[in-house]
Amino acid sequence: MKPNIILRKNSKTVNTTIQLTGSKSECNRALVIEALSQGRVKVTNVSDAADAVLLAGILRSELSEAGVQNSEARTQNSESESGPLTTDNRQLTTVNIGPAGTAMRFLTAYYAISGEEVILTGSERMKQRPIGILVDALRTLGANIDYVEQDGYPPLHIKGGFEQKTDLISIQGNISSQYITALLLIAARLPQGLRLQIEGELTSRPYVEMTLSMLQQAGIQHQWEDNVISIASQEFAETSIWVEPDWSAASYWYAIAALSDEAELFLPGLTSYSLQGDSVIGEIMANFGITSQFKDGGVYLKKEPKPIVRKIFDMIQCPDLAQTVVVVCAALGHEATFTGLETLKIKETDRIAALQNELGKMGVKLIEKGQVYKLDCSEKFIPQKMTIKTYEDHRMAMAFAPLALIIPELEVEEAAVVDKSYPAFWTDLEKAGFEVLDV
Ligand SMILES: O=C(O)C1=C[C@@H](OP(=O)(O)O)[C@@H](O)[C@H](O)C1
Ligand SMILES: C=C(OP(=O)(O)O)C(=O)O
Repeated sequence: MKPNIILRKNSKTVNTTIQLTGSKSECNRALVIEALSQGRVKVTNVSDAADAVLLAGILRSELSEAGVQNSEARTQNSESESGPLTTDNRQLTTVNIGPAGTAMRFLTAYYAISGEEVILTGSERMKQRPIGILVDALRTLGANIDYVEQDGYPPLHIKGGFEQKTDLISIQGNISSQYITALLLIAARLPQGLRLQIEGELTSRPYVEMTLSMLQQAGIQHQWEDNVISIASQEFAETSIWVEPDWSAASYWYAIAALSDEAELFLPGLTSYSLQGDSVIGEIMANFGITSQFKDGGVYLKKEPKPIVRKIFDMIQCPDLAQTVVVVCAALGHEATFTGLETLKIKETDRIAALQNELGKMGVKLIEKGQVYKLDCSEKFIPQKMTIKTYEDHRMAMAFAPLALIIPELEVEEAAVVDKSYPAFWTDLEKAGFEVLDV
């Protein structure tokens, strides 16, 4: 991991154009669709997000024999390596997806039907991120999957030999929408298609809608009636999918605008009719005086003086924006209430605990009251210097970075975490007039 960095920003004015990389979420889907369509669907504007680059390496090597040898994430277990082997000592391919949760879930479904036998593993944190709901669903469909270490968690031993046993499965909707997307992505390739019945509340719903829209772009039709999504067995169309710039990454620029005195930013390529639910950041940040004007093929952000009135923010549809919005509220001393934060505990880190620890360094508390979280800024202070721990979570680094506009010296630990979704983040900050110093 790269060293820490120190951020400083002398003036509270920001005026620049930032070209954001492609959406990690859209790109991950597009790559799986490309692989499942055996190249009939092509992906353009592949994201620079490390998670997407890793997934592209794995899946595109599936498409090209020569590429298999080149992919860093795919390794053959040799006798000298300590990875798990089959009982009859056959060599197994190990696919290591590092910290990429979405990719882990999508590849589980992909390999479950691919006929290949693989060990699918990830970072130490990945081994604590639950996957049992998806594995149960895939087993019900007819997949052969074993747990290598702990039941319900990666690594997985996916054994091939898929034979579809049913087309109807039920799945719990409130833990992660990624399980649902993973199943929808493979549905058209199942001999009997899929009827997926979502039980209970559906978290992160816009991500499921994004999946269905992208499948539709790739020629795959679906029906969504009540809580059942149906996709018949069908062929992908010959087409291409363009990955939009990343709205979750844009959220950090909205936060920067919100904490500035004067801000005029242009983010090319972003549209108001995006497939990404995180485009709701424009609406959220309007509460903090940030206007979004869509023209010239992008969005212009502008800061206008405005009293903040909204007190409750529900993040259930856009969990990746939670840290951005919580930190902005804390910085502005706006004692908002947050709902829909339940899933944050199983992401790259326990994001609730991470927020509580780091906000505590400026006297702000995020108090849990059942399903509701309340910011208490009564003891808030602005330190001369603050050091942010990032907990191997890109969004901790990026959500706290805007605080450099109000804290004279902000140190961010393990700054390279941002690579996961937005590798150019620090150089983009420099472009916007932040001093970014390696420590
Ligand atoms: O499908 C996706 O691309 C994602 C879904 C969300 O996860 P959950 O559905 O687990 O909330 C989100 O947090 C993640 O960053 C990306
Ligand atoms: C939760 C995230 O990613 P993933 O689940 O893909 O690791 C994220 O990018 O905030």
